[in-house]
Amino acid sequence: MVVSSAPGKVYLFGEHAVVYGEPAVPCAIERRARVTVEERDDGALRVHSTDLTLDGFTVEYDGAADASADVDVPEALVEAAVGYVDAAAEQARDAAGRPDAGFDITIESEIPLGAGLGSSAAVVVAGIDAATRELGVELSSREIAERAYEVEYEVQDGQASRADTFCSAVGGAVRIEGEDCQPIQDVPTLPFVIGYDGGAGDTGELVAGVRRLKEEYPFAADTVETIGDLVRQGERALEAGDLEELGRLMDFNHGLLEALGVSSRSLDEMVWAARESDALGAKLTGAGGGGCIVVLDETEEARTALSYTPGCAETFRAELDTDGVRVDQR
Ligand SMILES: Nc1ncnc2c1ncn2[C@@H]1O[C@H](COP(=O)(O)OP(=O)(O)OP(=O)(O)O)[C@@H](O)[C@H]1O
Ligand SMILES: C[C@@](O)(CCO)CC(=O)[O-]
Ligand SMILES: [Mg+2]
Repeated sequence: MVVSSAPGKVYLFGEHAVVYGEPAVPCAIERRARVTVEERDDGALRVHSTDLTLDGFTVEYDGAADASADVDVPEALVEAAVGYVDAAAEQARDAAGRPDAGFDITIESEIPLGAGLGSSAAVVVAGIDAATRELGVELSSREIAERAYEVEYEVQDGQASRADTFCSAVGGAVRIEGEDCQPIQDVPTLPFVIGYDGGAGDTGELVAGVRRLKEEYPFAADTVETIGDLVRQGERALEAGDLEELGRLMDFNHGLLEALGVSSRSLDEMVWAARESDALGAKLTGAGGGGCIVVLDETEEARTALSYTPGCAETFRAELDTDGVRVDQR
């Protein structure tokens, strides 16, 4: 039996545009998905997943063909979960040259689902690590990142960047531009606050929406390029440790994402509550549509303001996690 864990992430800058080759800077946060894998002799796949929603319940299924939950869970959710875990198991079988290997997989995640904190990437990265180790193969974090990207690419219908999976695999703050994935050294302390509306967005659908907009309107394509320019400026601010400039650029980035149609009323309400509390900056994180915003604030004021915002279900601080994927137990 092997237990591996991998962190979720927030985007300082650059989600969506990164899918089209612009740079992005995601940062791993200390909220992890923990995946326990034990090989089975009969070749079957059984997945036991706790906290598929905030309330926490359990879904079990044997392989993709007859996926069914032991409680009343929306079928689409079970199918999506099967998709990610199935593909991760397949990557592990391929890496170990064991096409018939079966697994018992248990997922425990502290990362809300579909909320922009990279739950899918963390589950897939930790799952591939634990399953390959269980089969006696040790992959580098870069190899795990690449295989996890293949999974996201497949499940998101051929529209994914390497950002979430690389960030989750290596930890810390990273820079992604196309196939080029690099850790960023000497990152200043980033006082992240998360606002969570309790909802979720469908990453695949939101990415497809931006693609359509970009194809229809040249100025939407320009907006994507502008996000790239903003990220490059943001990298200079990060290097200089200029938190005020980082905050201003986060505000700007949110405006551009809003223009691309991936924000929502509750995300905007939380962003405005944070801005009015004099936070350094605030933006949605991840695919959008609902879920989380990330705020830069050294004081407690943004958290207080968010806790009084009707659209906000939960708010918490998020520390940068310098650890990527790791073995927790074997
Ligand atoms: N604890 C879990 N157990 C099983 N599957 C999970 C779990 N957490 C996430 N997943 C899978 O990941 C999917 C959510 O991924 P999605 O990419 O839509 O959102 P996200 O990764 O949380 O946010 P984003 O990609 O915007 O950062 C779920 O539908 C499910 O298939
Ligand atoms: C929206 C997106 O840029 C980030 C989702 O967390 C999609 C991706 O990079 O694959
Ligand atoms: Mg995801």
